[in-house]
Amino acid sequence: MLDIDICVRQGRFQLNIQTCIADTGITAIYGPSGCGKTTLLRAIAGLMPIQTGSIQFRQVCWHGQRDSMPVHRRRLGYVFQENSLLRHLNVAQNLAFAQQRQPQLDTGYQQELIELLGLQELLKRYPTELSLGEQQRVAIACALLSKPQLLLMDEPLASLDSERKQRILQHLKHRSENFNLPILYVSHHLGEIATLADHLLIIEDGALIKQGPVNTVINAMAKPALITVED
Ligand SMILES: Nc1ncnc2c1ncn2[C@@H]1O[C@H](COP(=O)(O)OP(=O)(O)OP(=O)(O)O)[C@@H](O)[C@H]1O
Repeated sequence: MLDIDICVRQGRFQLNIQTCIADTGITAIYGPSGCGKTTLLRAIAGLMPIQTGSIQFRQVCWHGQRDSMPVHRRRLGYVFQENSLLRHLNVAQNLAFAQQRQPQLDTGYQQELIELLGLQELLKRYPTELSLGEQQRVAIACALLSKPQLLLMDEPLASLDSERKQRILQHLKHRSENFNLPILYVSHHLGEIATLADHLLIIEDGALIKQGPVNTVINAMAKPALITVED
C-alpha cells in the first residue's frame, strides 16, 4: 500500500490528501487543470516540501515528522511533463544512467524499449535537441529501465500519436501486471483511463473527492449527467 496523509502548500494553493492507494496495478489520477495532480506526484517523489504529514510505501517511511527519505533512495521512476532527463547526457547516456541500478545489464529490454518508443534516431541527441514528445518517450524508457518499485507518470503520452500511444499503454499494463509494478498515472482522458487503469482517484481544489475501482468511479461520475439529461 501507498499510505498518504499530507498537507502541501504552494503559493495560495493547498493540497490536503489522506488516502491509501493499492500497490498493485495502475491507479489513474484525474481532475481539472490546477487541482493538484502534479503537486501530489511531486510530493510522493520527494520533490517538494510537505508542510505536515506522512508518506509510507509498502510500510517503509518515505516521509515522516522527523525524516524524509532522499528522492534517490525511494526506488521510484517518474515521467513528468518536462525536465525528467539529465541535460548534460545524450539519450543513450541517459538510458545507460537509468539502468545503473540494475545488477545485471538487461540489454534485451533496453533494445525492446528503444524499438517500442522509437528512440533509435535520437540516441546521440541531447535533451535540449528533443521535442517535448521525444523527451517524454526517452523519459518513459529511463523510468522503466531503472527498475522502479513505483512508477509516477504525469500525462506521459500527451504529445504522442495515437498508434504509438496504444502500444505504449499495452506495454505499461503488461509491465504493471507481470512485474509487480504499481503505476500512478495522471491523465485528462477518461477514455484512456477506462482502458488502462484499475483504480481511479478524482481530485478537485486540492482535495480527494472520489476513489475506487475505475469502472465504479466512472459510472458514479456519469450518473448525475444522465439524470440531468433525462429530467
Ligand atoms: N510554483 C508555484 N507557485 C505557486 N503556485 C503554484 C506553483 N506551481 C503550481 N502552483 C499552483 O498549484 C496548483 C496545483 O498545480 P498542479 O500543477 O499540481 O495542478 P495540476 O492538477 O497538475 O494541473 P494541470 O492538469 O494543468 O497540469 C495550481 O493552482 C497552480 O496554480
